[in-house]
Amino acid sequence: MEVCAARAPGKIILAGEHAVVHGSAAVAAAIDLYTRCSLCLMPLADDEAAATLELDLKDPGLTFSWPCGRLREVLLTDEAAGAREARPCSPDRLASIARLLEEHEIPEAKIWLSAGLSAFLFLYTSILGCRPGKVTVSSDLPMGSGLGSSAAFCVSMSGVLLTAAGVVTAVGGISGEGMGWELVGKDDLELVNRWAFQGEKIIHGKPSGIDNAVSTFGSMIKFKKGELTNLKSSNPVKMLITDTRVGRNTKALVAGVSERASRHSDAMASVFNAVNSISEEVSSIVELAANDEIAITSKEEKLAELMEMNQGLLQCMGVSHSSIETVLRTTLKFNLVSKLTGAGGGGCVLTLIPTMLSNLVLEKVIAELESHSFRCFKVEVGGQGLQVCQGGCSYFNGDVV
Ligand SMILES: Nc1ncnc2c1ncn2[C@@H]1O[C@H](COP(=O)(O)OP(=O)(O)OP(=O)(O)O)[C@@H](O)[C@H]1O
Ligand SMILES: C[C@@](O)(CCO)CC(=O)[O-]
Ligand SMILES: [Mg+2]
Repeated sequence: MEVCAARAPGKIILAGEHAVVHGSAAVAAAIDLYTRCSLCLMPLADDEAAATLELDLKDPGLTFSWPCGRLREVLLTDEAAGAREARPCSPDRLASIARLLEEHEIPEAKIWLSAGLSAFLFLYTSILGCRPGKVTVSSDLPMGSGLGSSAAFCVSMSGVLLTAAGVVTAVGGISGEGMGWELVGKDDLELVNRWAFQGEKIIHGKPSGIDNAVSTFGSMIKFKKGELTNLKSSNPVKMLITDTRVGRNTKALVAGVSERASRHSDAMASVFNAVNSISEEVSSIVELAANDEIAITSKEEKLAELMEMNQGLLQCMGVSHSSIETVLRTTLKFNLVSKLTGAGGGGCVLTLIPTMLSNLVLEKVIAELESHSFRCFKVEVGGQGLQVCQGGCSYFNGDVV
């Protein structure tokens, strides 16, 4: 039994969501909340008929299993066609995957999972063929809330599958972590990122690629038209994240903005253009601050103003929500600025926490937000991207320890 594992972080978007799908710049950073995937590759059984592919999703608390023979029959494939090149999922293959999913009873209340399941079946069978195995997924991220859970799912899944295929290798440990997690070299990260993007396409429809890029490479990045610039940030900004717990779906929100853009093309082009300028300014402030060319309070004031402007433009795009407005009003009472992060429509909101804000005030803000039944997270911004654990990692009850 071969065991390996991977973990990939969620993200926040400081500026530019939605507009980035239409070619504007955006700024995003990894956060220290992870999705972990572990994989046990089973030996090819003597009893062919008993071989299965199992998926254990810890967060929704559901397990799925497919006989390998059935996968071969429906997908008309056995061998993986080569993991070194990421390929898109063809409409025919997506239709075959949908047939495999119809054979499972997914509870109506959890039907949103089917997009993630399709991405899983596509990535697994494309990278490893129809080999028997057991994949376990667990996550710190709220699903469907704007913190990039779909990207962390696709990146950690691609990472573990490519490691098992022997295509991606670990390059060394992470100091102080002691958990067996290791970093991955640049070329391998590029390959993981390309596969994860194909998975995101199944979940999102038309992703810009920013979420999988920041989850793969970590750190803080500027992203524009598929081009990624690493932002050096010596003094990472402090953000409070509030999950409104209002469920939404990125694919539908992205499609809604595109429809508005086709109805009002000139007006929306101006909105996207304004967002582009905001993101460019945010990225240069982050870099100036890293070079100590700007005082921290002045940096925070500028960022707060830009976040406020970006939120106004996201309202113009039609992706705010009454729960988001409640967070904005609540934090404004404490003179704090907030904006939605990710696709909006509910989900998570970012609040900039100035360095000078006392812990006492911060705790009051959190208490007031939580009195609305929202859930707050204090996160570290700008950390590592994908990490893998290859042999030597112990596997216990589905968790890598
Ligand atoms: N841990 C997980 N287990 C199973 N499926 C998951 C997991 N994480 C994400 N998914 C899949 O991703 C979908 C959520 O993706 P979606 O893009 O709508 O939200 P998000 O990625 O959390 O937010 P955003 O795209 O705005 O950052 C879920 O409905 C599910 O299909
Ligand atoms: C809404 C969006 O801009 C960010 C979602 O985190 C979609 C995308 O860029 O793929
Ligand atoms: Mg997503």
